[in-house]
Formats: sequence, C-alpha cells, structure tokens
Amino acid sequence: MYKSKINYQRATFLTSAPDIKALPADAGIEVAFAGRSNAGKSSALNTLTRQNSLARTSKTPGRTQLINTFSLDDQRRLIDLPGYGFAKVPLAVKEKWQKSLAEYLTKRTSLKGLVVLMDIRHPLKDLDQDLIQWAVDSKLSVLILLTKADKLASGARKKTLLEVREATLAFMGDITVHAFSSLNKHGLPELEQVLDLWYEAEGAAVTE
Ligand SMILES: Nc1nc2c(ncn2[C@@H]2O[C@H](COP(=O)(O)OP(=O)(O)OP(=O)(O)O)[C@@H](O)[C@H]2O)c(=O)[nH]1
Ligand SMILES: [Mg+2]
Repeated sequence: MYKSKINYQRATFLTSAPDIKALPADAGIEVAFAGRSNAGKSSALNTLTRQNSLARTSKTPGRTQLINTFSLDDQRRLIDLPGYGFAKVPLAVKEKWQKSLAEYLTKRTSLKGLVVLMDIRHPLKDLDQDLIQWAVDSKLSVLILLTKADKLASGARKKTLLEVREATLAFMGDITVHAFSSLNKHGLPELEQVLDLWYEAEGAAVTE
C-alpha cells in the first residue's frame, strides 16, 4: 500500500470565498477539485481527509456555490470549486459562480494541479473537455478521477478507465486517470500519491 507523505486528515476549513478577492494569500501550493455539479467533488475531499463533513455534500446538484478552501499546512491548501453544467439554477446565481470559477482558474498563481472529477458513467462531457484542455494549455497538471466507480462492475469499470485514458491522449498534456469511489475508497492511494507529488512531498512507491 502507498503511505502518503502528507497527513490529509489534518485538513481544516479556512474560508468560503464568493470571489477570488476573498481567498487566502496566493502563496504556497493549491490543488483544486473541479467538475460538473454532483460529480462527487465534496465527497472525494471528505474521503481524502477522512472527515465526513469537512466539505458539504448533497443529493441536490449545485450545493457548493462558493470557493471553499481547506488548509493542510501553512504552505498547502485544498480547494473545493463550485460545480458547472447544472441547468436548474437561477441564471443570475449561475453566472456569478461560473464567473468566480473562471476567475479562480485563470488568476490563481498558487494553483498547481487540477483534479477533474467525472461520474464514471458519464465521462468527458463538453464542459469537462473544455476544462481539461484549458488546464493543459495553462500548464497545469491534471488528475482525472472517474467517480462513483462503485456503480460499475469491475469489467465495465476497467473498460471505461482504458477508454478515458486513451481519449485523454488527445489533450497532449500531463494527465493521469484513475477510477475512484468515495463509497468504498477505491483509488484513494492513487489520489494521495498524485497529490503528494504535486505538493512536492513524494512518498513511498505503491507496492502491492
Ligand atoms: N455511489 C456513490 N455515490 C457518491 C460517490 N461520491 C458521491 N456520491 C453521491 O453523489 C452526490 C453528490 O456528491 P457531492 O460530493 O455533493 O458532489 P459535488 O461534486 O460536490 O456537487 P456540487 O457541490 O453540487 O457541485 C451525493 O448524493 C453523494 O452521496 C461515490 O463514490 N459513490
Ligand atoms: Mg460540492
């Protein structure tokens, strides 16, 4: 098993920011979780940090409307971004939070890597592809997590994983793809290993 170098359980809530002006100082290293509404971003953060209610989750898409920041230590932060692609939200609200999302992604210097979460049953929708291409063009490292992997049997899960890996070659970037489940913790060691690398705290190799 992979032993992570960073103690993700130590994460503490910092701020909920309506726009980037309200974020903590733009120093150190940030890793942000992005994806469609309901993809499982907040759940994945809670799984990573072994805290059930650090990030608020919901059956109702559009739960996370602010940029929520969590501290790992004085140099490292995790970010829970508002989801995109959810139609049933008042336009004014949607525009406001999509704007703060775009602002965060384009202006935040400490942003080192983007975790893009997609439901394994509906991967690579248009907005996901736009986000991944933008991240690659911006020289960000990308980790794709195919979430809710528990919803598929292992054969179908592996098939989708290979298909998505193949499809992401076209983006010509630094992209890693793993299946993930917050329900049964599938893919958690892989997530920790990639984050350790981005946070410049590489741990021991995965040995099985
Ligand atoms: N079966 C299963 N359900 C999951 C998993 N991860 C999340 N869910 C469910 O999916 C729903 C959405 O999860 P959230 O973590 O709130 O999703 P989000 O991406 O943060 O959503 P927004 O904040 O609205 O953008 C909740 O009902 C979760 O319980 C998983 O790994 N397996
Ligand atoms: Mg959320």
